[in-house]
Amino acid sequence: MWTKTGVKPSIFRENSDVLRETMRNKCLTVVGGGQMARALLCGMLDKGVIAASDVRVVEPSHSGCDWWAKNRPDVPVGDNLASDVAESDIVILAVKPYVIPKVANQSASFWDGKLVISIAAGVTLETLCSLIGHDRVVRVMPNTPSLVGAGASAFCVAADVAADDKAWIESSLQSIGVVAEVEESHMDAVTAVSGSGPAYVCLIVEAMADGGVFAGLPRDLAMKLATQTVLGTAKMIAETGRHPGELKDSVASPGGTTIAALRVLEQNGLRRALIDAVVAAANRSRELK
Ligand SMILES: NC(=O)C1=CN([C@@H]2O[C@H](COP(=O)(O)OP(=O)(O)OC[C@H]3O[C@@H](n4cnc5c(N)ncnc54)[C@H](OP(=O)(O)O)[C@@H]3O)[C@@H](O)[C@H]2O)C=CC1
Ligand SMILES: O=C(O)[C@@H]1CCC=N1
Repeated sequence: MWTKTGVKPSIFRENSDVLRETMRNKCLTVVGGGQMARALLCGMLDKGVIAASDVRVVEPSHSGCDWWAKNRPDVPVGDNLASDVAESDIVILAVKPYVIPKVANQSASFWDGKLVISIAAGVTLETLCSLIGHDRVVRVMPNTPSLVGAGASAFCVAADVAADDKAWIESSLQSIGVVAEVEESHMDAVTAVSGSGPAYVCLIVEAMADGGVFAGLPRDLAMKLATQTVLGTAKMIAETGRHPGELKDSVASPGGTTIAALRVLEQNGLRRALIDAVVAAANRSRELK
């Protein structure tokens, strides 16, 4: 049933107030109210691009429901998949990859007329379309910084996704960060770089702060400095468009502190470890099919 659409990768685009118009009058159900659903939905609600009254979350666990009741009591949360889906225009599947077949494999007309979006790592459009029973299906790989409007998402679409559907996806993801449309063959690599990436960066911030503590700083100050350094450096790379290697060189004075540190990082294989980590994540994403 599924056919490849042959899309060309798009360039990253900035948020746009105009595109938010496409969000209006759509009812959205999010199936699975865990970490990524929270980041996506809370980011979109905080940005005001969708109203809590137009959203439902399907979440079976008590702890999951408690989180929503405590943090976003305005969002209706329940466990009746069928009735929430029936009332929706768009459904986001935000469950673990191995739960996708259980949720998606429903009776014949269950998904009729619904735009179905999966954020599950590794689960292909072909699998999704065959479970859903139609080809109006999108695969998105978001990331957790969506929670604070600084996400990085990529998506690919199956054959029957209309221009309006794509506009909705793009505008909603743009409201919480940057977005690119990609060929499906790139989704494993996307998952490895930006989907899993926040974990690598958190590890780096934590380790930099640990180093600061070892060197005598109070923990809170070390964490604040490490966090702002990562944030500021990422902003500088994004806003100046200068190559990170050039910006790295601009910090390293001859015979200075930075080059002493860079030598240790190279000796310990940081660069290689990060490359290997991304490759391992991409391989794991391929295995999840
Ligand atoms: N976390 C991340 O950074 C990212 C995750 N993703 C993808 O997002 C998806 C969700 O990941 P994540 O949010 O981390 O996972 P979580 O475990 O935090 O969230 C999944 C939620 O779905 C619930 N759930 C389980 N079964 C059902 C069901 N039948 N119907 C409805 N809800 C159900 C789970 O409840 P319970 O706990 O009781 O099982 C849980 O609350 C995954 O497929 C992952 O690949 C994509 C990008 C980034
Ligand atoms: O670890 C995972 O499988 C998910 C996908 C990307 C980020 N978290």
